[in-house]
Amino acid sequence: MTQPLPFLKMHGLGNDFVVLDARGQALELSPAAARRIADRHRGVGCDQLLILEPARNGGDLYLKILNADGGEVGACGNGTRCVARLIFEETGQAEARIETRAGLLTGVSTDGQVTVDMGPAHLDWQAIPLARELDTLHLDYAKGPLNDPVAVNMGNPHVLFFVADAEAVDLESLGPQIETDPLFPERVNVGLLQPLGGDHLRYRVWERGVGITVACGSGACAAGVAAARRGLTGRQVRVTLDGGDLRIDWRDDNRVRMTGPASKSFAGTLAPELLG
Ligand SMILES: N[C@@H](CCC[C@H](N)C(=O)O)C(=O)O
Repeated sequence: MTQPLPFLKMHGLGNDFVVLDARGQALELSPAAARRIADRHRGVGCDQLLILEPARNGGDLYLKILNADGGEVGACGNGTRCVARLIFEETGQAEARIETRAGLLTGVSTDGQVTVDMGPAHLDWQAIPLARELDTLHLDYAKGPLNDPVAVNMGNPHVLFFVADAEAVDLESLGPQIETDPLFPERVNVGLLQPLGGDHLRYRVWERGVGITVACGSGACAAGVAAARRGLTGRQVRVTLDGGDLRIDWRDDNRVRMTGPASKSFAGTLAPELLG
């Protein structure tokens, strides 16, 4: 019979996570079990599950990321900051080295917040990926009132639409239609970007495999890259999400750094019936 399993609840600007430690004992979580845990009425409730596994290539650990729908994904910026904080606290190290499907990511503590190097921005159509060759800086794509987006892969796929008023767009309805459009064979995270003047952006997101969330770290990185590529901002921007602000720095070496909070909520134990 499955044993009760300890978990930690964390969040980055309200993008919330159930963190499970599988470093001591292997954990095979089915997509159905992940969905039960993520359920906000019958489980713990979260946007993503973060599973800490033993390192495979000399890092501190391997981070496996599951969306609330149970699907495994390559990147989670807010979650990576949270895991970096755990590594700082566990080891006393000044730098965390986190292995992910998208490569090795490093984190450092910055004035009570966490800065993570999210790796390179991928801009080729094959890397997004798109179903056919298109210019990712001006994607020939429209849905309802939204058109001419930028596509960026930050270890996961993002499409970003520039709008005059992000609050006025019906993201609840358009998000799932765009997420599942055949142009995006691995589905896509959908962002609305409103330039607020200077190097400040408003960003709302429909996350693949979740829905509207109050913050998406990889999406904020993609937003900074998209706005700079369009010449609307510099390469260092402040991104205002529903849950608060992130600082994004798209460096000259093409790597993207993100700075923001990483917070603990509570610890608990998962009932065996959730695990199945
Ligand atoms: N909230 C995350 C992104 C999580 C993955 C995303 N939903 C996807 O499917 O790619 C973040 O902070 O980056």
